[in-house]
Amino acid sequence: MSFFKKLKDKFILDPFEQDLKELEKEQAEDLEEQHSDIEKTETPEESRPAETDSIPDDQPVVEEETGIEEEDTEEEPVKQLDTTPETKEQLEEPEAAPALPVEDETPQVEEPETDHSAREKSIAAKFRIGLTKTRDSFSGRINDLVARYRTVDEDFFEDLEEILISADVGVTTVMEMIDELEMEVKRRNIKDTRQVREVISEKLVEIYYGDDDSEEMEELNINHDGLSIVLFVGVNGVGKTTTIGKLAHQLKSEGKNVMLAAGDTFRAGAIEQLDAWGERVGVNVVKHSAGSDPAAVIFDAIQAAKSRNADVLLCDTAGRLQNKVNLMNELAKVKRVIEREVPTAPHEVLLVLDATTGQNAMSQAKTFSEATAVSGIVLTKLDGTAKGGIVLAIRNELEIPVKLVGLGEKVTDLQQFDAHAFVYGLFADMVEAHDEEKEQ
Ligand SMILES: Nc1nc2c(ncn2[C@@H]2O[C@H](COP(=O)(O)OP(=O)(O)OP(=O)(O)O)[C@@H](O)[C@H]2O)c(=O)[nH]1
Repeated sequence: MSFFKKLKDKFILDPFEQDLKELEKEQAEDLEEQHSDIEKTETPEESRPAETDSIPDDQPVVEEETGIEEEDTEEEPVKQLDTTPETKEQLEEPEAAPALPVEDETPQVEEPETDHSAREKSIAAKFRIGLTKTRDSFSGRINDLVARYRTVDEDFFEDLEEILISADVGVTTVMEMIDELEMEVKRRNIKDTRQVREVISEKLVEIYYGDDDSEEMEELNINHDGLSIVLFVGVNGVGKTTTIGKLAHQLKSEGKNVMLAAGDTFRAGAIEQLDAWGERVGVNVVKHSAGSDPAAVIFDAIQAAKSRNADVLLCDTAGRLQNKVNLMNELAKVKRVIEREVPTAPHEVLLVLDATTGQNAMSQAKTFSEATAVSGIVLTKLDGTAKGGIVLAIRNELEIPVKLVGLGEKVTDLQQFDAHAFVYGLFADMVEAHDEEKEQ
């Protein structure tokens, strides 16, 4: 079976599914409207429950317990935690029962598969929409190239190389890709340039996964018993806070008890921004006053998360790249505190990068990887760039998996990365136009 056919079967909805999808979309929009109506009717006092210091009295004092060398003990940190159940949450979900999977006694074989397939298709649809800019530019240029060269030759590969480089795939990755393509085209005895498009899409997936055949690597390491701690790092403005908010929403809707830690105490407004997200998605935020020690915030957040049996704690941090030494010291200190409090943590250190910054994102990735062990990348604003090829450069040149991608500004626009769905997003028009009858 050809690769495009595989993608088509996996990701494209048949007309019946399409109707169902439309219906679901309408229902979701209705819900969103109701939600914004609720937001509009709330007064600030109503929407913001009284802040209380929920850290139990018997809890160790932060400064003593964090073992932090450079104390600023003069000022008592303002420890705030929203302990009152979220008013909005109660309004939206009066029964607020976590959506934990209920064991069904009757074994069901077909249904989970259908659910899984529908889920895959809806994820692919998001990639398709989110990658519109890249697809228009990338596959548009490939189509022009194919029209210009009817038969495969050296010049064809040279021009293809240029297209890949300008899509931010990265020079090293492009070289590797072109070598592989040339070999594959020879091996399959392909002469017609139209057939090369499919080989390109196949190779993009292969290059992404590399020798590591496990396509599970994009999954976040948070699905185990006990508290999972995820540390977010990255420079300001890349979409860190938005990503934390979106992920909190996603995890909460999966039935997880999520908390946030406002560890970016450096930038004015960062705490309020995270707090607003906490309120929006209905999760608690642990915060101190601006300028206080981030390690102390994270320490308090871990204690609060433990005492409330939280499943996941998402920790924001400041991203001062200007001074690498400070950045390293700060991150090292935060990590020390986490490791001491939960020896298996942090379960993920996610570096957030803005896809629209292209090669600059690559240099940020290098700097942060030197400062701390980054376990995965969150690539935001993929919808805002025509150069989505950066995904491959990051994976291939830095050997860090892209775990999540931001495909838009909506709370639901954060997706777990999937190289097949990504490639489908790049070649959707060709995949959809793929004709099995003509398949040889
Ligand atoms: N189009 C698009 N916009 C995004 C995406 N992710 C984040 N943004 C926008 O990017 C802008 C910056 O996001 P923030 O979350 O404030 O960035 P930040 O990294 O937290 O910034 P600091 O708080 O300064 O560290 C906001 O306007 C977000 O709505 C995405 O995937 N797509």
